[in-house]
Amino acid sequence: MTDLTAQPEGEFRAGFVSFVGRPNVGKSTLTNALVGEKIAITSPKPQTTRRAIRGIAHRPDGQLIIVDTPGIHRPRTLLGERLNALVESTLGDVDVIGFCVPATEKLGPGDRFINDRLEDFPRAKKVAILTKVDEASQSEIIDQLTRLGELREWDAVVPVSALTNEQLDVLSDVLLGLMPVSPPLYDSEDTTDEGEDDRIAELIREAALDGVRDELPHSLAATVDDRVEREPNEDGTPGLLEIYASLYVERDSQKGIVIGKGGSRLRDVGERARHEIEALIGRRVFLSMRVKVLKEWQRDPKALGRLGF
Ligand SMILES: Nc1nc2c(ncn2[C@@H]2O[C@H](COP(=O)(O)OP(=O)(O)OP(=O)(O)O)[C@@H](O)[C@H]2O)c(=O)[nH]1
Repeated sequence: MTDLTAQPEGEFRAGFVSFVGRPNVGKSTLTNALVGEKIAITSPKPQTTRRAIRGIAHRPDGQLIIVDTPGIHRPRTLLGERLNALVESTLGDVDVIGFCVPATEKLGPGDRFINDRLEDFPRAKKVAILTKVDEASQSEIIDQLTRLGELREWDAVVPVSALTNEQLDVLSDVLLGLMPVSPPLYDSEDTTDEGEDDRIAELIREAALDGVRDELPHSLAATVDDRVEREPNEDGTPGLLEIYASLYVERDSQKGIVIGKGGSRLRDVGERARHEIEALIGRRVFLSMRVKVLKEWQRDPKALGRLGF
């Protein structure tokens, strides 16, 4: 007998997408907006994303697994080289590459450099994403779409704003449509497969980045070194979670800047990071941070290993 209430079976799709583009074009913000939870750190400082973070957008008809890369750029340090190697291995593996260009700036040599590199990844479908359309006029958007169309035959071109949520549903429809038919690759509760300590370390680094200038942003790294559970409260609710973290800089002079006069800046950073961490893990936290100098860690293979690169 046929069950007349059964829906026709839709095809479930699942696969990997990576957003590439110049620093600061809005890749992390877009990842967060699609996933709907704060996963990748965002910051107005260029090149602050260092890890291939996966955010997973779950929909009834599929899963988009977003691999956030540090961005393609010309390497200047060992860290730079490793980041580029990471980008290569990531992009060699994804189903779709989303090339992000802001609607507010003309296409430049940086965009063309990245667009040319996309040739190295023939397996991936390629989608052009025009970001930050909330800041651009209609004619700027149209001009930019025309120029993007001249770069190559895209599988799709989608204008979006991650800030005002414009066209994000269209983008996820388009991306999902380009994914292979596949069973779910992750549990529906998962929004990322990054360890919680890594996410906490990123929140600390993000708080420490706020307001620092020049080369210091690239010299900052954070690790979570230890967690200690305090006794439960008398009413049976969980006690504070103690988190012991380190903030690394490359020079003594930077240590002074990070700590601030009489420790004032570090206290501020700790306060802000603690709020974010509490929001992430849903419980009260005691955060202890120490600032350490790890000389030239961006060029030192051993130090890079210790920091998890
Ligand atoms: N107006 C507007 N601003 C945006 C939008 N998306 C991102 N931004 C801003 O652009 C800046 C950079 O955004 P990110 O998401 O950190 O950019 P990114 O490409 O990940 O940067 P890197 O990590 O340096 O590669 C931040 O200040 C964001 O708030 C958007 O849709 N509209």
